[in-house]
Amino acid sequence: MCPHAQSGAEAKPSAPESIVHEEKAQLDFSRSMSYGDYLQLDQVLSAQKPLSPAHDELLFIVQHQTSELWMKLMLHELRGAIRHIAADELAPAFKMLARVSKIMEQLVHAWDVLATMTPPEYTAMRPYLGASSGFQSYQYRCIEYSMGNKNPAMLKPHEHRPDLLAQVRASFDAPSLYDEALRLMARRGIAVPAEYLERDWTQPYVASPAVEAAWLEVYRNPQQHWDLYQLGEELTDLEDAFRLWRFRHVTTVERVIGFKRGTGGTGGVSYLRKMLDVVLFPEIWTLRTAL
Ligand code: HEM
Ligand SMILES: N[C@@H](CC(=O)c1ccccc1NC=O)C(=O)O
Repeated sequence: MCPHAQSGAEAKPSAPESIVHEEKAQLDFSRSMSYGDYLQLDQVLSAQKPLSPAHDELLFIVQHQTSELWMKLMLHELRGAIRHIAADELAPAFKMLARVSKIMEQLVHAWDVLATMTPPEYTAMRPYLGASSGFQSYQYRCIEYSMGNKNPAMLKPHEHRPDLLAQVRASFDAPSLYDEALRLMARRGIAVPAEYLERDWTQPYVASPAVEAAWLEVYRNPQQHWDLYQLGEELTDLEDAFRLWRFRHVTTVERVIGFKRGTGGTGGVSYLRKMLDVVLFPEIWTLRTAL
């Protein structure tokens, strides 16, 4: 007997259609906003336009479009976190940074779906990609710049789109998340060299023993600097997740195209392996040896 069956007048199970009526679900959307209206699903779901006859191209498009949507949210949270740190509002900044790390973890797991595509399946659609490549993702470049990986050469692919270039340049010109973290430490009375507090933010970050000493002060006395200690660990979570994303990218690329050159013009796997050496928040890692 069905465990949900009831006795007496209520014993008869409702038919699926009557459940909808009993629950009083709204069914007429001729005069009110529906789910699809609110989410602009006509636009979102008509933006998948495969160029090849290959079955797997839809996977490739959906994988990239969803990644770009998550990157949009990541940038929103990252910029919010940077603003809050600059305003000494650490509680909301922590909330946003934790979300950025979780999104990055989500993107790490997303590689599992793309990795179901075999080399012959990808080869069938690859010629249709032309010279397009993730290398030209402007949101990805904004994320890298906001996290402090400042390479001016990465502005160039956006020169044909002044509207996008302006967005990427704004992230390039502004202090990064890590720059703002160091400025916060200085405001809290921790010794950070003056050249880290006001500088040309477009220059790549250069690691320094003095900045490591500043973080060591925090990590050796967590009770006195609890929120800076928490900030240090949130930065660690974020870089950890970012490293995993880069690693899954290069591994997926190797299993799908081997050592072919990239459509974006780089050596492919050789280029992506070099990117594994990027360290965003160097002293956060080096300080651990001294503890
Ligand atoms: C089969 C799938 C994929 C292949 C074969 C692939 C291949 C490559 C290659 C070879 C590069 C180096 C640039 C070039 O010369 O083209 C690259 C860069 C890049 N790809 Fe992918 N990729 C794949 C999936 C993805 C996905 C799902 C994303 C997520 C949005 C992505 C984002 C990027 C980004 C952001 C870069 C620039 C990385 C940097 O400059 O550090 N790729 N990809
Ligand atoms: N660089 C890839 C092409 C590629 O992956 C791609 C092409 C167009 C849109 C997104 C892409 N994904 C990430 O680089 C390749 O060499 O096959």
